[in-house]
Amino acid sequence: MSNLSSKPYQIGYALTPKKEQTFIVPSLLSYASQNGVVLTKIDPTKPLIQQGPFDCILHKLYDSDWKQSLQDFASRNPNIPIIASPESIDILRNRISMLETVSKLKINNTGVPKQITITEVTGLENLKLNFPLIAKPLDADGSETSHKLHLIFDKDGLNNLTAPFVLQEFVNHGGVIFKVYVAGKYFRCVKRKSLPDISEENLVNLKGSLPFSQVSNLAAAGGGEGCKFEKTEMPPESLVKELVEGLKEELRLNLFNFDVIRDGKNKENYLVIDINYFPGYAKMPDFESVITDFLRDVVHKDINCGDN
Ligand SMILES: Nc1ncnc2c1ncn2[C@@H]1O[C@H](COP(=O)(O)OP(=O)(O)OP(=O)(O)O)[C@@H](O)[C@H]1O
Ligand SMILES: O=P(O)(O)O[C@H]1[C@H](OP(=O)(O)O)[C@@H](OP(=O)(O)O)[C@@H](O)[C@@H](O)[C@@H]1OP(=O)(O)O
Ligand SMILES: [Mg+2]
Ligand SMILES: [Mg+2]
Repeated sequence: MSNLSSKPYQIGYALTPKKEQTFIVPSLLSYASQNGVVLTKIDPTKPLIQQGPFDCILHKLYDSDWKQSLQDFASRNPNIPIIASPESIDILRNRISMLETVSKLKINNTGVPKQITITEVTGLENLKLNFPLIAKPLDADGSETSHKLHLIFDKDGLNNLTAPFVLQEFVNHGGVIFKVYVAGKYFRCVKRKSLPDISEENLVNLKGSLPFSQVSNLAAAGGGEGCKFEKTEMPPESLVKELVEGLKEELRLNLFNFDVIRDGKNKENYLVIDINYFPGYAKMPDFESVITDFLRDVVHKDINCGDN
């Protein structure tokens, strides 16, 4: 349904240059404007209350000046939805609080890998975790370093890591990861290439650590591996739906994705390993209509955006 007969909805967006480049693309701008939604850039260095008027704010910025500007705007405009509240986003900026939300849900056949926080690099002798491990920076703040992870094969591999970080057990999962994109009422699960399994025989030959980043942005490999990728079954729709509904409510977020792997040792079990606020939607099929419908739902108050 279009609102072309009435005034278009004005959506103000405040994003990093990288996010703007990948998300505010011509195909989105034209689809949205044809359907009564206009996306306008906010200047985050100027007070938000002096810009607009807006029917909705969409943002992925974290600095304190911006948060203050948002708060001033929200107190003067309590009925204008803000996607999303900084409090909700902050839960996903720490890799421990991020996955605690999944544990709280207590959904059958779902969980998270065993993990602990390391704040100091001394005294790492008696870890109650099994190798191989993955070290992930504690802050998932979108910086390049926040995506720099290490596979750790043995005790020596724990040297030279920068605290604070999270040590998480590496779980064999057949080299395929499922990414579930959520945008309000909509969700979609897609397959991506992941790290390959590490067998116990191979682990004996692997020493120290191995840095890596953004594996799942690689295309699926061709040949034998590609074939296995194609044949990998998707997780049960009912399980994905339960996770989506549970996480939306627990996080009070509408715009996020999460990564799920199928435990190679217990194939009934699916583990959530990562949740991202406002991820790379442009990689999703039909992203222009999904995002436009979502923004219209937000302005219509057909979906709830936290306190606003
Ligand atoms: N516990 C684990 N067991 C097995 N593989 C894992 C585990 N944790 C992460 N991985 C692999 O490492 C990749 C990156 O991990 P993760 O998703 O936590 O990092 P990220 O930098 O937050 O990624 P994103 O780009 O999705 O934000 C995953 O896509 C998966 O391939
Ligand atoms: O575009 P952005 O800068 O927001 O990058 C996001 C990236 O999207 P991109 O792949 O289009 O870059 C996302 O990839 P998918 O999960 O969707 O594959 C994911 O890695 C987010 O964690 C990133 O957000 P960040 O954690 O860095 O803030
Ligand atoms: Mg991830
Ligand atoms: Mg992430």
